[in-house]
Amino acid sequence: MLEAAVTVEEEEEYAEDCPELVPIETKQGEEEKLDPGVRIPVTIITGYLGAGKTTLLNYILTEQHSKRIAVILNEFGEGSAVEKSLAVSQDGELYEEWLELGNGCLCCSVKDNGLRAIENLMQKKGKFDYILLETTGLADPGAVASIFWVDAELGSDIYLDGIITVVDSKYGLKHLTEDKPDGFINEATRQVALADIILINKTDLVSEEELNNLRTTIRSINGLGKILETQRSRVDLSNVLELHAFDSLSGISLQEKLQHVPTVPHLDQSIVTITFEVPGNAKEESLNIFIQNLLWEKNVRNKDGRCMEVIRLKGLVSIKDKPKQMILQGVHELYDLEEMPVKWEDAERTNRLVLIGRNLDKDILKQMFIATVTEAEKQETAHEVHPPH
Ligand SMILES: Nc1nc2c(ncn2[C@@H]2O[C@H](COP(=O)(O)OP(=O)(O)OP(=O)(O)O)[C@@H](O)[C@H]2O)c(=O)[nH]1
Ligand SMILES: [Zn+2]
Repeated sequence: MLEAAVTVEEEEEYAEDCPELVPIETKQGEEEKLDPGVRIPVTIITGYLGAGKTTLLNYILTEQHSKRIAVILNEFGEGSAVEKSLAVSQDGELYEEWLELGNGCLCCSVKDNGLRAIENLMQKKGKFDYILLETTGLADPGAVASIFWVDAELGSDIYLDGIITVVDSKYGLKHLTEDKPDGFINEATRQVALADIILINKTDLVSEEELNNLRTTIRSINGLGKILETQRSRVDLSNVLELHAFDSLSGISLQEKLQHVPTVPHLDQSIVTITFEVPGNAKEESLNIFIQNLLWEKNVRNKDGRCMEVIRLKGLVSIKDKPKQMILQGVHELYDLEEMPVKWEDAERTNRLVLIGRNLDKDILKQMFIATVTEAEKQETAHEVHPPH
């Protein structure tokens, strides 16, 4: 059953059944790492103009009374704006804070400023429990996400929880299929490609057939995200908040998910999801080079000589000499390799990658991975016969 191509509906059902988290047996001393502690989640809400982002934001604020939620309505990382507003919701009241972000120091990036502004505000106002950030409709949420995706080691109070993309049922398909001049990726497609959760909103405005077309198109772009259908952005909050989509806490459900990325026809989309599996161990250094060539150098080409462009990447990899499973995450130009609290059984050591992006050629990527990243079987045998002194 697992090998069969899964239809979108079946996959949806499966995703619904699939628990987000299952208890993990931990040894002593590992508890701390599993517990995100006091770090505050940031959920990014993106989507094309008028899709229903603010409606979702307001819905969350009215539904969720137990949390102190900060709302960032404007976008960090855009231009050289000196002031940004930060709205804070408490007891159903929404009030707005203006933040001075510019400090005239060129060496401080917007990234540091955005984070520091929030941290300063928390110092003044006391901690929030949650941060919701609505991007502008034309934003590249990848850039925004990379501001908030910070290494735990850097000691930030904040972590990136997930990206929600709201899609308008009526105009979504038009936006997603719009061609951009000079090979630019259209914003709507990029937003869908990045999403952990895709809300197909305003379903009251379309027929079942239109909805099916839109769903199929979205699935062909992003094979990994969870698709939900809504009216007035009303959604069960457990489906959109505290997802841990960017850290190892999502590891267990990720493993399940990666095994069941549905095979859907690629339609005419320039952005697609591809997935491949290569058994064995990866060499960490070679894996880094492989990822960096894709995300940073952007020098990997497809059969037509076009550069592959990765927008989002997830994987579960087996690194040589590491007993535990590693989770690989990438967004925009950032990536991270993090240890999971799960050990490999030797027989099952394998690497499973899912890449969402443009001009991706599965065969080329898989061959490259086999040739450069995985440890050659022969070498291993040779080492066993003649161990180095
Ligand atoms: N018919 C219908 N209208 C909706 C639905 N959800 C939201 N709307 C309306 O769509 C319009 C746009 O909604 P917003 O939530 O402001 O959309 P947005 O994505 O925040 O828009 P921008 O910030 O301008 O990009 C508003 O008039 C909403 O009332 C829905 O499910 N059905
Ligand atoms: Zn809005």
